[in-house]
Amino acid sequence: MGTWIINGNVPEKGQDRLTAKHLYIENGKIAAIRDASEGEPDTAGHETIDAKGKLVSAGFIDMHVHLREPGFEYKETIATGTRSAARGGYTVIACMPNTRPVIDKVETVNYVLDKAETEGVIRVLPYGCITKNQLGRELTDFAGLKEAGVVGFTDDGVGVQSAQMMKDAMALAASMNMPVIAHCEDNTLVEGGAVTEGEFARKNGMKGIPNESEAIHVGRDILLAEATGVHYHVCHVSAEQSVRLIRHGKQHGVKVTSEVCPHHLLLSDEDIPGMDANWKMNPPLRTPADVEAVIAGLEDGTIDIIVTDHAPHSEEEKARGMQLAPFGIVGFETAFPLLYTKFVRTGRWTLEFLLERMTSKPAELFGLPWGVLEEGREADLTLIDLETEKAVDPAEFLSKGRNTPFTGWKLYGWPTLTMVAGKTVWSE
Ligand SMILES: NC(=O)N[C@@H](CC(=O)O)C(=O)O
Ligand SMILES: [Zn+2]
Ligand SMILES: [Zn+2]
Repeated sequence: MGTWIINGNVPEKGQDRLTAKHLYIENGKIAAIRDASEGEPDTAGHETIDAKGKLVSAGFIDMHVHLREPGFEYKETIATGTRSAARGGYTVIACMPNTRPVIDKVETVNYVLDKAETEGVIRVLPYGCITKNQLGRELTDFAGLKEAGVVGFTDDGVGVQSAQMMKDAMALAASMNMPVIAHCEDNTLVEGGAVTEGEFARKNGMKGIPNESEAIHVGRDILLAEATGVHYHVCHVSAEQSVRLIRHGKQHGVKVTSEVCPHHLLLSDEDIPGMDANWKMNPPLRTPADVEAVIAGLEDGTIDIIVTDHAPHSEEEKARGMQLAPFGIVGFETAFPLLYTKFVRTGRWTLEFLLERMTSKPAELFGLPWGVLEEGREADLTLIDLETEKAVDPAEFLSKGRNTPFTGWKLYGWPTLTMVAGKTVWSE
């Protein structure tokens, strides 16, 4: 017995249109894709899912997320985080190692992989730390961590302050064909800032976080990536200068790739309504000119993929106010509806452009076997209602985190069912 997903709308490669198709799924794989114009399939004896009027896409892949386990289970767990991701249409997520303990040892990688297997509902790929305890002093056991199954090395949450440490990390990672993923932030330029240097900080008499704190690391690391030959991936690009430096690096043949988050594509510091920490994340919301620059960077290929940087925090933590609350906002359950509504429905991007940056491009960048809807592939997919408008309501989130600046936004493009390896892991 298999599963038929009938009459769903499937994107046609290279064409900005959807075609009604039937998908047959067997043994966790897409066994057949047929044009609906050829008629109804014989579904007798099979499970049938009616996808009429829904988009059928490869499951989304998010290469930058925080699941908080081990150590911060009050913010999120692998159980709740993967369910939240599934509700957002994600089937593969790569989790950051800034847990407690941090993921800098084989046993912690094993812990996360075991939990994901037993309590998670989608695929979880852990990253390992670059430095022990993320302190920037000593490299972790890259070979051991790779063997245990990490997909790359990163100290996300903090920047690697020492150029020599970063160069050593890159040389070692390059020798084992592994990527280095960088949270770019020079601590000497940040010092106590909660928001960007810009209108909001000026108006409120606050110290701002300058763009250079990010871009200085981007520039430094591109030179180090050139010297070492590593695949260097820049996290959550937010500043115009960073986009410029990555573009330059790519033009010069450096193996640099990068990602951007929905909030940096959609919000600037001038949208912050007041001292509400649901608008506080790292990097901070930048100026309108930076927003235009990251959009242009994504559009010209300087920025390769879209990630959420899903960063749940508790209500109590976010209630501490703009200055004291931790950085970060949740992202899984709003990412696609936000981008679909604000960039595709408005006619600025094609649906294919958006889907590629959330599916096949991340897969390609990190050498993953998912992210494409075709016969023979594992049946990781999501069904999406493109036509029903609904407001963002954090009370509905499956994440423990409710920390979003998008409450009340009226959006289209809500996932209705998510499947991993042929098994429905979430449905409306
Ligand atoms: N992005 C954030 O604002 N916060 C992240 C850390 C990070 O991604 O740097 C977190 O772990 O909360
Ligand atoms: Zn980060
Ligand atoms: Zn992060």
